[in-house]
Amino acid sequence: MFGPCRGVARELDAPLVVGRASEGGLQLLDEKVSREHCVFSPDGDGHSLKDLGSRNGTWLNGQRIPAQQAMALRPGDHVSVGESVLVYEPSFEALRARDGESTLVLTRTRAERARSSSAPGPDALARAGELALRAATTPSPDAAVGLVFEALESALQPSALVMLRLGPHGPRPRHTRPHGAHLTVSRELVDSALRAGRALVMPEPQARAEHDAHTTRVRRSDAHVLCAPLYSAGQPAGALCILREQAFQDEELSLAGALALAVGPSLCPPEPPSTSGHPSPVAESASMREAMRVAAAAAAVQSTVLITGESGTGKEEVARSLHALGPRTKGPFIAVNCGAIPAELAESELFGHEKGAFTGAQSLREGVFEQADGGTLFLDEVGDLPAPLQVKLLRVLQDRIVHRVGGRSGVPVDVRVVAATHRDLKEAVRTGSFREDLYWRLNVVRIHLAPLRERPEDVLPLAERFLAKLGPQLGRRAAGFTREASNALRVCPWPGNVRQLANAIERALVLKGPGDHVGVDDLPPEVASPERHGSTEGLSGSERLGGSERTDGPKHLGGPERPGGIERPGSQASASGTPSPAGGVQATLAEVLKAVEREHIVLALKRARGVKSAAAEALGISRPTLDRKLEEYGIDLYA
Ligand SMILES: Nc1ncnc2c1ncn2[C@@H]1O[C@H](COP(=O)(O)OP(=O)(O)OP(=O)(O)O)[C@@H](O)[C@H]1O
Repeated sequence: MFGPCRGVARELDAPLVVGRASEGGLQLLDEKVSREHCVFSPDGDGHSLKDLGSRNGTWLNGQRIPAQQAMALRPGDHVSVGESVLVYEPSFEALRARDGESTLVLTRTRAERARSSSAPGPDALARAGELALRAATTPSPDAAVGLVFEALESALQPSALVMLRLGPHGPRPRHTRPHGAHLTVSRELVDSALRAGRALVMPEPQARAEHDAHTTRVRRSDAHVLCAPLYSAGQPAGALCILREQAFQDEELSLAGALALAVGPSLCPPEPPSTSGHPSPVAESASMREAMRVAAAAAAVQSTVLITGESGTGKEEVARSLHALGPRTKGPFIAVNCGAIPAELAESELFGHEKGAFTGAQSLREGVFEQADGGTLFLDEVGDLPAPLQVKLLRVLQDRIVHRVGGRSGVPVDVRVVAATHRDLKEAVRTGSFREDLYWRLNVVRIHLAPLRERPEDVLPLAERFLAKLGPQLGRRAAGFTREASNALRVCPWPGNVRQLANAIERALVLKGPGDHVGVDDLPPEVASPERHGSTEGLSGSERLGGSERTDGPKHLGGPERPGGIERPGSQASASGTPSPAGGVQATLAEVLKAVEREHIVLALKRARGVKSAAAEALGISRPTLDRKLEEYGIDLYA
């Protein structure tokens, strides 16, 4: 349907009156529509349309139909009513394939859909009301969601529930029940419900993936989704989506709508604002939100924090945000990678040295503790610190006094220490490579970051964050991801965690074809088709399948087989994988080499902590060449 009610869905299992005052039918709030304008009715095997004496007429395929006369409808017919156009298409799938999701679905009710539920009994309603009241008054959003889900289960017997929260990049799932359930919910339905300010329903076929060693089979089932919008502080804030096999009754629609209205502010309290220029880390998953909750609490105090997690999970990102959220935000944030400093320089790097302390120490040098005075010191890979320095670090943490190499007296420092490691420090303590007393001194507040594969809810929001951040830096903007690309991002197990995802998006932007969106072919091969790179381990079925996959029968994950390597949209590769024309491949290869070179430069700069001459030396190129390359690749030294 096009017009003011785009995306609204109603089934034609009974006569459907369309009009300005037709609250029980399809209400079109449009001046050009009469109070009771026309009616769609089941008629034999199909449906008919009758104009009810409207002022501006009902138009079928461009012709005004006579009043009060039933006109048989055929698939594909267009009905114009005021500013709206309704497309009659009995096949839901055909409709989606043709018009996407911005269409009113007028389906003939199938036998199994006709089973509508019985209205909730008085006991169930009373229980739901009591739970909703508790949810509306509980201060904890997570507890409120639990109570709301219970209320909805008691009143509506759903097969799955999801709570969406509206973020800068649209609605995102926050909680699902059963945990990890994978639902297909039309974005258009959610947008329409938020626009209309009331609950709406839509038939929404669901897909479920079953995997064996080599193939993925997708099973489909018919279902209905009820979407009730959530508001907080008068603003759209999210939605509750309720999935059920049976159709919803009007009372159920009103009940869910009213409940959502009552609990919106408890479920969606305003997000804490970012207190500095550093944007808060993406945290859509429950585990990441918990990590950020602890970080925000720890930010207010001085206690040492230990952040653990695999490489690339965002330990430094969280440390920066901890610094930004606390009272030291105006002080420096100094990051040092203990594993990357040569052993002979480590002591001077951390604690500084006096002039003449050793050969080559021509002047006094402050160590990172002194540099971080009044701010935060991030000790990355603290598990790699050589044993003698562990003792010295322990002393500084205890006394807050730094002894420079060759110095006679100590220098007091006011530093909050955040340490991080990807190693199992407890195991290191057990094997004797890490001091137990230091372990306990660091492990005052502990934040563990789960690997990205265990928090799939974060993947797309992160990908969108990187797209928005890197696009302008690279001068290659993209409006978003195609559905296939989103699915590929969601199912990838990301062994290199968030860093690998950031690199994949950067590469995709560099290689992107002319379209508006990043496509699956723009992604690295190991992301676009992980099964061909042996990296689908560790994912649950629901995580592997994109929410909108609708294909029946056995199927290889990642779509049809395509030749390995990089293929851009528009570059023609034959079925045998022989690219044509060859020049296209060469051009692509050159781009890849450039992307790799860029990555090397960025890495060298990172290692040299932004010191250009050191980076140029490490890369074996001159300073002017490095400057030229920085400009050519649009690398921002301070980004
Ligand atoms: N939650 C997040 N939101 C936004 N960006 C993130 C998030 N997590 C990680 N990143 C980005 O991913 C990249 C890698 O993160 P980071 O350097 O913090 O990981 P790390 O765990 O400290 O890695 P390592 O152990 O290798 O030092 C960085 O560019 C960082 O900004």
